[in-house]
Amino acid sequence: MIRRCGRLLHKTKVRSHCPTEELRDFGLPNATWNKNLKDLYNKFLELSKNGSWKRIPSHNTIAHHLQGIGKRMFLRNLDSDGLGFEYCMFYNKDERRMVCLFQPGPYLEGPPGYAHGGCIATIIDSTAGAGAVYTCGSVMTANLNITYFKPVPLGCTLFVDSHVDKIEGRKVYSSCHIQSYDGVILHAEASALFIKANH
Ligand SMILES: CCCCCCCCCCCCCCCC(=O)SCCNC(=O)CCNC(=O)[C@H](O)C(C)(C)COP(=O)(O)OP(=O)(O)OC[C@H]1O[C@@H](n2cnc3c(N)ncnc32)[C@H](O)[C@@H]1OP(=O)(O)O
Repeated sequence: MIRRCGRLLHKTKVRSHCPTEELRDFGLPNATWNKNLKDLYNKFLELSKNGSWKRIPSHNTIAHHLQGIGKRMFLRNLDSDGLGFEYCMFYNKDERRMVCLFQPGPYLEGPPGYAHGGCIATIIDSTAGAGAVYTCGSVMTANLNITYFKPVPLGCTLFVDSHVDKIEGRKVYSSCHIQSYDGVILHAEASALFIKANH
């Protein structure tokens, strides 16, 4: 255990939340990204050149996204790259689509060699939730339904594709599919209801 920023932390596992910590964008490639993840990332960077898609920066605290609030983010809480949620997101405003390129690391294991269903739910919630945020502003998840079709091998590259289908008052209905990077395997599909902040 080490003490950093006044908190006790496990030396290798937990990312500290420290206001003075250098602002890092975790949605950029690092050495742990496999070839398929890099290829997909480059494809979406190319699509972003005409402005239709936009890469979404990813920090390890909400405070880095929105000044002054928030602690440490669940998806960015490990010290080492590649062990947990390795991902980046791209948003298409016209299509109301948020996609996430996701590589589940070894600490997300559920069944031996495969990702835990809860981490699949997390990446769906985060992708569709971020899509709802970028489309409508602040939201909370009210409902999330997932059908798991095929187990997700750890270390593979996944294409998470979410879409805001309908907005009714404060209710934002979204759908989401998780496929293999090449679109051959449909691993899971989901529908979600987000509720816009009441202010
Ligand atoms: C520029 C920015 C950069 C930022 C860049 C960072 C990106 C960052 C990405 C973040 C991505 C987040 C993704 C994770 C998001 C979580 O993880 S959120 C955490 C998990 N969710 C929760 O904890 C929510 C707990 N529940 C609640 O707090 C409240 O129930 C809710 C959801 C806020 C709703 O409460 P409320 O505001 O009092 O709303 P209420 O009046 O009850 O209902 C409003 C309407 O919704 C309906 N409704 C409410 N709940 C339900 C339900 N479960 N089923 C069906 N209908 C419902 C009601 O019937 C009502 O309908 P109408 O009468 O209007 O027709």
